[in-house]
Amino acid sequence: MQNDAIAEEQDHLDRLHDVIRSQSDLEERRSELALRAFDGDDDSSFSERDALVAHHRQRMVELRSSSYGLLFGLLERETDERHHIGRIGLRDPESGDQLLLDWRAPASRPFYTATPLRPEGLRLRRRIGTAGRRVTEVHDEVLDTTMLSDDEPSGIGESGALLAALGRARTKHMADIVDTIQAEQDAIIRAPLPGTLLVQGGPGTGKTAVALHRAAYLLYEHRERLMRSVVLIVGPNSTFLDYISRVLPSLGETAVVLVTPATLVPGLDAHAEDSLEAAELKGRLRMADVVARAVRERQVPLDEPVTIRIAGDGPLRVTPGVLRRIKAGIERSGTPHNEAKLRFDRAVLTHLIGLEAKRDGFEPRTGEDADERRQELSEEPEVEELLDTMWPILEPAEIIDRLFTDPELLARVAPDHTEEERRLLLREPVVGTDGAGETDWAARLTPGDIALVDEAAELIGEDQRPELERQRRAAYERRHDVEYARSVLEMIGDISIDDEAQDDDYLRSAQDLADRQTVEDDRSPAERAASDRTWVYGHVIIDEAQELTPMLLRAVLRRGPNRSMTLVGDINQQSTSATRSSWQELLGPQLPRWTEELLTVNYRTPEQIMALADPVRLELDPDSPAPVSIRRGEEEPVQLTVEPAALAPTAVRAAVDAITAHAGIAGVIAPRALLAEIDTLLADAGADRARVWTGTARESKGLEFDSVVLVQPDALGGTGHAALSLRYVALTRATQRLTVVDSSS
Ligand SMILES: Nc1ncnc2c1ncn2[C@@H]1O[C@H](COP(=O)(O)OP(=O)(O)OP(=O)(O)O)[C@@H](O)[C@H]1O
Repeated sequence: MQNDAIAEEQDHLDRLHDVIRSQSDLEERRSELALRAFDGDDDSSFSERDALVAHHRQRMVELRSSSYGLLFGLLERETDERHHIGRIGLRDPESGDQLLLDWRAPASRPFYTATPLRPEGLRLRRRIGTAGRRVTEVHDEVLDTTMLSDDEPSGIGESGALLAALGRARTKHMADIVDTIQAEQDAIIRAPLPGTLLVQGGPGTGKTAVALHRAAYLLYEHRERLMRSVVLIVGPNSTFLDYISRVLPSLGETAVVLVTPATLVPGLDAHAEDSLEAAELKGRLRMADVVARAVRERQVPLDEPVTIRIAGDGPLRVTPGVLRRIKAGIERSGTPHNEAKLRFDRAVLTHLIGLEAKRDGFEPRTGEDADERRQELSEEPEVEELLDTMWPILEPAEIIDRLFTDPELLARVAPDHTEEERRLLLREPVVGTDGAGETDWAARLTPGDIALVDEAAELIGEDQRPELERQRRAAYERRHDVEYARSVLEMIGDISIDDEAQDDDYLRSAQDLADRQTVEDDRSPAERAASDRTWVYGHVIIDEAQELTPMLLRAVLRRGPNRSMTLVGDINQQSTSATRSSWQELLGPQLPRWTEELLTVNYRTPEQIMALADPVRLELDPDSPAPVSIRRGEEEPVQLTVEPAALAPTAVRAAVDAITAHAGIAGVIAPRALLAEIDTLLADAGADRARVWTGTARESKGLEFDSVVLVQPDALGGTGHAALSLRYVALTRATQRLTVVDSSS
């Protein structure tokens, strides 16, 4: 019976793979054809062509990336219909029959949510296990209980498939869970797009998994909109992003941008570290006023008369009154500083033309004549230098660096901070004391600075000149390309240029040819979003949301002004030094409304390990619900007490033993001070570093390992609530076994 079912599903899987192969080849041919067969003659045809090519390529990638674990379920409905469920939707190219339903399609939903009590029109649910292209097992779950004989249990298979997935050895990358999504998770994944959804859940309850599958679901359900506007995912650090990086591509989704607090502003990647106290102070909302004052200080006061002398001509004198009037006009219009640069320059140049005319006794130039003169004047080095002195383009990151390296500036713009707070905010080296170059600011930036850089950038605006220059150059290159194409066409004698009509044709052909050679902005929406600080995303997902500082939340909210967002986190795993004990306290001041969902089952950590972590949870918040472990582990946690000098050697031995005796990966979580010694000892022991991760408790956030070796749980960093929370995080990273190594002192 089981064998018949396996053979039946194997036939279906073979058929699916045949269809995938022929369909993906077809999509590849279609995208090539779309590229070649284009015969339009205007810009809109080009963008249509690009959209078509992108569509075929996307489908090809989706098809090719879905072949692993393609098929995993079958629904048999009371209506006798049978539907196979898998990673993507597939139809028979000839008959049009639905061969496979996408797991995200509404009709697939009962696969995740039906129960014998609420069968949702299902008679039977089959879970299909595969290894590569081979069907290895099937589990049938009868939902119409009248079909069961007395000794036949219902519900076989479901927990089996889930437990098998949970018991599997881990790799360095998170895997998707499409085949075993649980009902409480499914409800969150398929929640509507608009509005803000907050998911609170204890350790291992699948918050990250759910957030990523929600991204995939939303990209499926609202494809048109979100492929264009892109989904933003904010994670706590780059190790975490690397850990989750395979999930969405494995689901065929690419219209996402992943950032951390350190990389939120395009072009920056903050590597320096703040003390916990400095990070906390930088995260407070009142820093917005400090940044605004720092920006204002940099907008140079224009109170000196300026004299410009252009080679060979008499001097031109610009009075402070004129400059003040220009500045006031710009301020009235509300244009941010950097964006107003072009306007300021133009106004000063126009004034100079007027002064020239007066000096030389001519009528002031107008129209194109004036444009030409403005261009000439702006190219004069003295004029250029003066314009840049009077209205410099400001660099937001440099302003923030200066704020924390110049004590006098900080005192001026942060008068409401105490002296102690200012001392905590200042970093070494202080400007002028060690001769550090001002351009070293990039190396001194911390993740906590980045939200402030974003704040400054928002006030200063973007420098429009590079984009104008790009457009100017593109126009120039295009003119050049048309000329070149014209000469090519003439050479090959394609077109004669005897009369005007033919000349038109000729020019159009040349333009076509040139257009085919010119690479326009052919970046995907995700690539464009990733390089544009002001991009408005269609949906924003924040993982480890409990770590948001108010300033970071403010910066992220700018990227999702429509508030279509999913925040997932655990308030008990908050390790900032400012303990905001509730979501209301953390989000309330900036987010008026959200819907909250709770995840209650811990899929990662076995019961015995959770029992060890539970006293820490109670200490953090006795009212928080304890996540229920879905399974008991095979091994009890081990606790070792050793002399301080033996901490690192003992931990290394435990890690090496774990990877020798068991499959999967081990994580050594230790105080920072011990990590160098642990890494050296691991190297001495010849440990396979691809299978042993080492890091601090903070760095282990969001990660998991088959075996965890936790060193000195009381000294993992932070004080008070933050220290407790880090211990809670570290204790809950293991999927199978935990060894705690502590010192006797
Ligand atoms: N329905 C499921 N089927 C299979 N595996 C699951 C399921 N839900 C969660 N898991 C697995 O459980 C583990 C924990 O999930 P995840 O990392 O998403 O939890 P989390 O709530 O983000 O944890 P933490 O807050 O502790 O970092 C992962 O290995 C994930 O793949």
